[in-house]
Amino acid sequence: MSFRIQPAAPSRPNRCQLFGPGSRPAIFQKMASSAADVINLDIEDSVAPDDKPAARKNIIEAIGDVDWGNKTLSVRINGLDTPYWYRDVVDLLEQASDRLDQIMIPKVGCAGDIYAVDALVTAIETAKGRTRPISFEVIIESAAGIAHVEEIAAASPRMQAMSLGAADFAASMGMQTTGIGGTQEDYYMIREGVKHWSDPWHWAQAAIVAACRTHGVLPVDGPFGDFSDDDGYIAQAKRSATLGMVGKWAIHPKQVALANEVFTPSEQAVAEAREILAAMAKAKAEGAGATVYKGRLVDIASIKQAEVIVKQSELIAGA
Ligand SMILES: CC(=O)SCCNC(=O)CCNC(=O)[C@H](O)C(C)(C)COP(=O)(O)OP(=O)(O)OC[C@H]1O[C@@H](n2cnc3c(N)ncnc32)[C@H](O)[C@@H]1OP(=O)(O)O
Ligand SMILES: O=CC(=O)O
Ligand SMILES: [Mg+2]
Repeated sequence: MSFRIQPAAPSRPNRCQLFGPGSRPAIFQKMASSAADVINLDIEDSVAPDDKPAARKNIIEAIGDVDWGNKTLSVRINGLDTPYWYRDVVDLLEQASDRLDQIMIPKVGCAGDIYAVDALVTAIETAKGRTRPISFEVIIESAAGIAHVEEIAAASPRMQAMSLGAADFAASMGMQTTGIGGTQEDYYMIREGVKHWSDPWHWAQAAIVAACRTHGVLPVDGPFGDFSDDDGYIAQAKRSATLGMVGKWAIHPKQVALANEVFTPSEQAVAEAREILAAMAKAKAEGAGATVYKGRLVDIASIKQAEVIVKQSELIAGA
């Protein structure tokens, strides 16, 4: 480890973030009753421009009126390139109850975007005497966002989570697709006449995970648009989990169970991790730094790997 110790990410479950448009208050109670760890009420791209004032009002009322249980409650505000975002922040911070946990800032392009929202939020919190500080999550969904991903992760102590937004990201990058996440038909290699599909989201996800882990932020995979394709969603989520992401969005309630399943370490994985910890404790007692577990090397790094799985499982069990 470098002299600078890697900070821990917030210790709360974030396996699934369920989204719903603020212009559709009839689904708020259903969202609250879901098994998602995080709720994202949206004033941004799922809400038509003319509906934004009403959506904002619906959300402010629902933050206080609906029982959100122990879920993390987040509102996605509009981007800093729009005329809506300051009103989103002002009305939410001035009028919503203290039950609001987090603001999601979309389409961030640099640390200055976070600085601007932080300054406004801080001023309103102070003026209104709000006792629970609002945390931030952001979406990396532009060329500028991925180019500046590390400074964005480090931009504010309010930062808790960062998601990859595949739809806007694809548009900003000029990618030839209208799909939101998942396998892209034309992203393949060919060998002896057989196609092998690769993952066009992989590099951006890995950059997000590295930036997040460097600065103690939760890395999250964003939307998977084809909600009729459970297998595709699971495959994408498994790749994200393997890369170090802690959860994925659900843009339809049927995706919540899929995310929770993938991002909850299986009993078998936890049992194996505990066996590795026991094998290493035995090795240490015998004065060894490495040993053999099921025919493979385990050493001191294996303790840290096993602890990732055990801690994630304990976090979820204790939530
Ligand atoms: C690229 C991005 O930015 S993604 C993030 C922004 N996008 C969003 O927030 C979109 C969120 N999702 C939705 O708005 C909707 O799920 C849609 C439009 C995709 C589909 O809506 P519907 O056509 O109503 O879906 P469907 O008929 O399958 O709904 C089944 C049930 O789930 C409910 N439901 C639908 N969406 C949601 C939701 N997001 N949360 C909770 N419940 C929901 C419906 O009310 C319905 O309930 P019922 O059985 O009691 O009648
Ligand atoms: O906001 C999400 C996206 O994919 O775009
Ligand atoms: Mg987007």
